[in-house]
Amino acid sequence: MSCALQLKDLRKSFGKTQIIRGVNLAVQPGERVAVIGPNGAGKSTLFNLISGRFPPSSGEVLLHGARIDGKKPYEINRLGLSRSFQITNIFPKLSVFENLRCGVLWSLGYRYTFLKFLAKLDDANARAEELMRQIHLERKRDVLAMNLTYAEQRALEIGVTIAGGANVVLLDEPTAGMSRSETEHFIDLIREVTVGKTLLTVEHDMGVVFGLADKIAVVVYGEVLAFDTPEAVRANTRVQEAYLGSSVAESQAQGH
Ligand SMILES: Nc1ncnc2c1ncn2[C@@H]1O[C@H](COP(=O)(O)OP(=O)(O)OP(=O)(O)O)[C@@H](O)[C@H]1O
Repeated sequence: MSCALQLKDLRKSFGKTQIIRGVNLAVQPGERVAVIGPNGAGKSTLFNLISGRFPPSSGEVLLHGARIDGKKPYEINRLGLSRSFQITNIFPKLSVFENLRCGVLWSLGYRYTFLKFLAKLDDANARAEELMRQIHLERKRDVLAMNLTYAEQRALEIGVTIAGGANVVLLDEPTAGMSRSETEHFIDLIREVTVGKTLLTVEHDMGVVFGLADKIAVVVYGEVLAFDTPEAVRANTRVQEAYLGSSVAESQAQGH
């Protein structure tokens, strides 16, 4: 069976600076992977390369064994890889239900004529209702997105991200800005809505990382320093040194 997602010697330079420096990663179907690393290590850039926002300078990205590097984000999305952003990507003046239905309809694509599109509306409505239950927002069905709490908005964003039925989902700091109790609740939600899917998440909160991930990829200076189970990563001395190094550097920069 092919990997859900595979990166082969992936590299990216901005100008003369190499930011991603030969990343290899093989993610199995159904695995939940947290990508961690110090600020500026290249985690978001890696997500941008996978989701097609930037083309790699060299190397390959394979989705279920087929090359996707060089494709446009919407093409990659239609092939089953969906990404949510740190920046909320929901429509503030549409209701919860309308946002979800937009996500579903958009994923149906432009290959349908208008009449076929209309015929699909019933399916889209049913799918939007189902998504709403999954993200536990049925009681907020007709509330405008802008009037939801922050945590509810992030739940809606995940609903929109998975609306098209993607089986590989990339979440960029899904719990950023949440309280501890909201975060715990949210980990359960992410777990529920990604059952059977492959998940990659960039995360700074170690509680989330260890609560959610089957495997952790540690990215330092554009390279994968370790890719292993949470227990093995926690015990890895190279990882401990890299983090210790960066925290010492940070405290020196702050003059401590
Ligand atoms: N479009 C770009 N042009 C030039 N440099 C960029 C670009 N995008 C990112 N970089 C640089 O690449 C490096 C890695 O950035 P990236 O955002 O991928 O790191 P990160 O690990 O996600 O950091 P953080 O945890 O702070 O979000 C940084 O030095 C950043 O300034």
